[in-house]
Amino acid sequence: MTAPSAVAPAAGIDARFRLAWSGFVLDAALQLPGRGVSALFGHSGSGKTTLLRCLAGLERSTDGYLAVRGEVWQDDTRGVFVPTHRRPLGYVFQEASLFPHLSVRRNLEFGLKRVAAAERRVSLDHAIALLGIEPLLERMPERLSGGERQRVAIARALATSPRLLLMDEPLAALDAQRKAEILPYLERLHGELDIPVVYVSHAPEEVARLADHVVLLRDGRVLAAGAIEEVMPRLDLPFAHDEEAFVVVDAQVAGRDERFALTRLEFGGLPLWITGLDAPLGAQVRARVLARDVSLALAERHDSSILNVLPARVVSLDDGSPGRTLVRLDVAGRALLARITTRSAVQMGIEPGMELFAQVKGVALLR
Ligand SMILES: Nc1ncnc2c1ncn2[C@@H]1O[C@H](COP(=O)(O)OP(=O)(O)OP(=O)(O)O)[C@@H](O)[C@H]1O
Repeated sequence: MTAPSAVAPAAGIDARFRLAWSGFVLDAALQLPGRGVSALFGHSGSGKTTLLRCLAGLERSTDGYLAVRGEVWQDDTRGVFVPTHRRPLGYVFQEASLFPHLSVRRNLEFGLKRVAAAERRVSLDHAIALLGIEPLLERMPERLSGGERQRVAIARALATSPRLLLMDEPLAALDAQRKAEILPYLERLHGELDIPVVYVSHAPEEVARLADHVVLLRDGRVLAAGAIEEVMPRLDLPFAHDEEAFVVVDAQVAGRDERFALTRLEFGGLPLWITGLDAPLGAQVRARVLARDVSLALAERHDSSILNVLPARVVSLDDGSPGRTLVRLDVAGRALLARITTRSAVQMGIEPGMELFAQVKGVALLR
């Protein structure tokens, strides 16, 4: 099942910020897990960067509070405000800001100076290895590609042994190929480091791949927050009605069909076939299923080209946009979304509680 969305404050990040500018008010309370990646997600202007800057102490909110794994960095009721340069945090921006006159190695070492030896929990070597930048150490920043520069910036942030890593759209300035190159490194951080990451993004595919926890912002307020498996299928939230609406399914690699180059994942005892043979047997993986790739059938059919036909129960449905109906399904205890035409929903008599079959046309393996 999904991870609990309520987080004990001492173990996680507990924050509350209020800030009023002309035309924009941020009023947000957050409880984030102390591990893994929390994505701040929302439209342009919803306040993602402002919230991240409040976490860094770069914006001074009124009546603010911030505790990171039990350490209080801000508590305006007690006059506590740890300035940014005294907070053990790493901040990665959209564009890497490396010192142009220093080599990659010197850039990395520069960041280390302000970290006392006793505070070093991530060694420079470990950060270099995690981001795969050994071959770049003697280069000057001007001779790095955008993706390489960003990997150096992330390694530099990590090498300061932060207790919190803040990332503001770190892939936004990169083209699709560079993004694809860097994503595996971000996933490694996730698996290998015990540092909470707050990651701003408005790209659904990044959120699907990296996030464990999602905070959906709208107009400076938290519209919803929780484990990604819980938030994404919620029909009352705008995202479920987006063209790219998806759910993630955590599954295990359970078998292969070498002849047809297929891999069998298993979740809740059900098989889910994906094309390709890349994932090692036994691995825990995350798959993404788009709402538009799921159709419904009243009987289990084997006369179509669709490989994945799963028994499902209708949980709820919603007419999000004219002519379209979004159906939330329970499939072996996991949520799936199906987007079908309203005409089909009416003709099939779809209603909550109904048992039927979900035909899953496409499954993407994310990690
Ligand atoms: N220093 C400032 N003074 C006044 N208003 C500001 C300031 N910085 C940002 N804003 C406004 O606050 C709102 C939230 O901005 P913010 O950059 O946090 O949004 P965002 O969700 O990160 O957007 P994007 O995805 O476009 O980066 C916007 O309306 C912006 O114009």
